[in-house]
Amino acid sequence: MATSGKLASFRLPPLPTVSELVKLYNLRAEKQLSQNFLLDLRLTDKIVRQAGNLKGTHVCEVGPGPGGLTRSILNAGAADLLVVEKDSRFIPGLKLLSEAAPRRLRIVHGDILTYRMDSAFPVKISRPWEEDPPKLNIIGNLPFSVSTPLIIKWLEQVANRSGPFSYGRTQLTLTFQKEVAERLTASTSSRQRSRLSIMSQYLCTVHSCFTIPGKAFVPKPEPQIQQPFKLVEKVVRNIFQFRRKHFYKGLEKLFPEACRVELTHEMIARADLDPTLRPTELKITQFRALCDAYAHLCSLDPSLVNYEHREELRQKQQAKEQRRNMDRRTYTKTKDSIEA
Ligand SMILES: C[S@@+](CC[C@H](N)C(=O)[O-])C[C@H]1O[C@@H](n2cnc3c(N)ncnc32)[C@H](O)[C@@H]1O
Repeated sequence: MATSGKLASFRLPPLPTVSELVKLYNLRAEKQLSQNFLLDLRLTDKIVRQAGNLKGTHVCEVGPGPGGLTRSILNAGAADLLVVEKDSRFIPGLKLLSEAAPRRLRIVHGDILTYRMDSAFPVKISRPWEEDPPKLNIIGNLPFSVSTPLIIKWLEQVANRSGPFSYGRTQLTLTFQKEVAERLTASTSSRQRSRLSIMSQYLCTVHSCFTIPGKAFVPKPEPQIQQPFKLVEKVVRNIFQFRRKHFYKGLEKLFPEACRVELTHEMIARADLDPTLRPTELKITQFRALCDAYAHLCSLDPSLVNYEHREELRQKQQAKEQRRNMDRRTYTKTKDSIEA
């Protein structure tokens, strides 16, 4: 707590180690909440420094997890830190932190997508929009699964001056997946320029601070489909070849004619999907289920791996042309011999 301009001394409990986290939280099982943690305090200090001087300020941290950034924010001197965490397993660890920094850490066990931030901080910190920003920062190593919906929601709240922006021009210091960060900051000449670039830049001044290497995350961020790239590309390419039809139409083309109907049926059943969905309606998790089902079928019949419908069509066409040429040659020969 800030007392006469100085921070009362406090000692935070150490961050859990990787093996403690793996044991405590069964990390690998928690893909759904996108739990990629930052456990290097030098790195979390560096992220927090991007937010400027936090001494005596209010901060909201999104998804504190095991509390790496949380420690850095407290060490930077924030007077009032509100953390919003969805996963109950992190709450006891956060409570320990809160005891070590009395009256400086408030814990909300909830979902940042629905949490009302407009009543979370004292009204007296509000600043008129035209003036300097209020002493309120939002900081977070955002859960990948919510970063895009969350930023869209916040941009709308910037426009309406509601939620965290009811206090004024509240500053955001956030980590994003590299591709999302590139789109947020893309300028006119960039290939990443997209709707997100315009929507964010018409309302905010957006800066890219630095790139966090993948190896800094525990566990390392993994692709959402754990199959070889070639297999995923093949499944996705076949499904999207008829983008307006039911997805099973494209899926069928993964299999040779003789077993096409049977294996398409089996793949859809394994993936537990409604065959009348269109390719554009399928979620990543559904593509994952399809790729896993296809990998299983390939393990039972490895000849499927190299099967390509287009190649089959090409060969059929070639055979047809050869037959036609042969017929033509036979005909000329017969004709020649009659004439002779
Ligand atoms: C990528 S981890 C980052 C954890 C921590 N900040 C760090 O850097 O190590 C994302 C965290 O957000 C939490 N989370 C996921 N979805 C959330 C949501 N909708 N609301 C609040 N927290 C969420 C997860 O449980 C997890 O702790």
